[in-house]
Amino acid sequence: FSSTHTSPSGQAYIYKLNRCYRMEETADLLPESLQPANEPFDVASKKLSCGQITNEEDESLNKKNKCCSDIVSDSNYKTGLSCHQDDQRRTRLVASIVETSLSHDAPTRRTIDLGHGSDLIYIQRFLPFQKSWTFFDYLDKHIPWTRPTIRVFGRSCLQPRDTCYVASSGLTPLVYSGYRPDAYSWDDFPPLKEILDAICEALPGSRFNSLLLNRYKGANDYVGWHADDEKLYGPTPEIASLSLGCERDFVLKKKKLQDSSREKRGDGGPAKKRLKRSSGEEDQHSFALKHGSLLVMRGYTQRDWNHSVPKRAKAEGTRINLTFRLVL
Ligand SMILES: O=C(O)CCC(=O)C(=O)O
Ligand SMILES: [Fe+2]
Repeated sequence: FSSTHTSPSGQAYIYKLNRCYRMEETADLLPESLQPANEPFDVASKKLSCGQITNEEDESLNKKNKCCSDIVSDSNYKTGLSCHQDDQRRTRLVASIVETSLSHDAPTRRTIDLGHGSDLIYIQRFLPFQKSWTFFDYLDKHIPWTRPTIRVFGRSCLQPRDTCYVASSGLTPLVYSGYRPDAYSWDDFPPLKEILDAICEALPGSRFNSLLLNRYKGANDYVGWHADDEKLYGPTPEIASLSLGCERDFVLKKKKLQDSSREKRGDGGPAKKRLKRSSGEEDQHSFALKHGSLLVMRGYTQRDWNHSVPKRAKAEGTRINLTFRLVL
């Protein structure tokens, strides 16, 4: 069996290390059996029909992938590749995804203790693969994305990514980098409520009433070092961040003593004591945020750490990120 990963809008996707390509330009080159299906792609049933593959097959798939420029994917969605020769005109390489899921599609949850009351939860496959593409397509198309002018170090510049803000009514407005986005209503985008419900179910006791959406349209879009430590979120905000589409690195770096706002706030004992490190603790962490994954920042993460999504030359595809927050 073989199939492409097809989004509801009929576009196929291939993965290449950090990149995610749409296959719309080449879809017409695919043999009929590999043309994107009109029906939504049913990951579960395809998986049942393909079964496990052996290590040798896995290795041979990887070799084939290399011959056609290193196509790889999430470890849970092994890709295969077929090369077709168009002898009438010229040789063209056509990549097609063969879903040979090696393992279950169940989410995996990992907690990362950053020390001093800061921690992260990372849930891979929080949303099923195909469902995540359905949301991606909806958001890409229906969100009124804007690229505002912001102020950084006293200078005006275009924010290096698209954005949109959704919030419950009556909340303190969000202002960052001199920009105050208008808040859309949750009712304007029903799928966002569906995602919010799934997040609340995974995080019992957590509450969110606002959402900042980001769209990175390619390798040059990024978010610079910052912490979401605005007063309206309180001293220990919980931020749940859903990633869709192209995989990007998310880097956390511990704030330096003078960067840290902990002295300003004075909300947890003498700074010196709190800064003392225990052995084995690291100052930087990097996560490749997968399509459909959820990263939750908790405790004093915003007070003590900065984070960024740096430019990545190889991340050519679009990524959509949703950060759910609670305005107090
Ligand atoms: O895109 C991401 O993963 C992070 C976005 C972010 O840090 C923010 O919106 O504050
Ligand atoms: Fe952030």
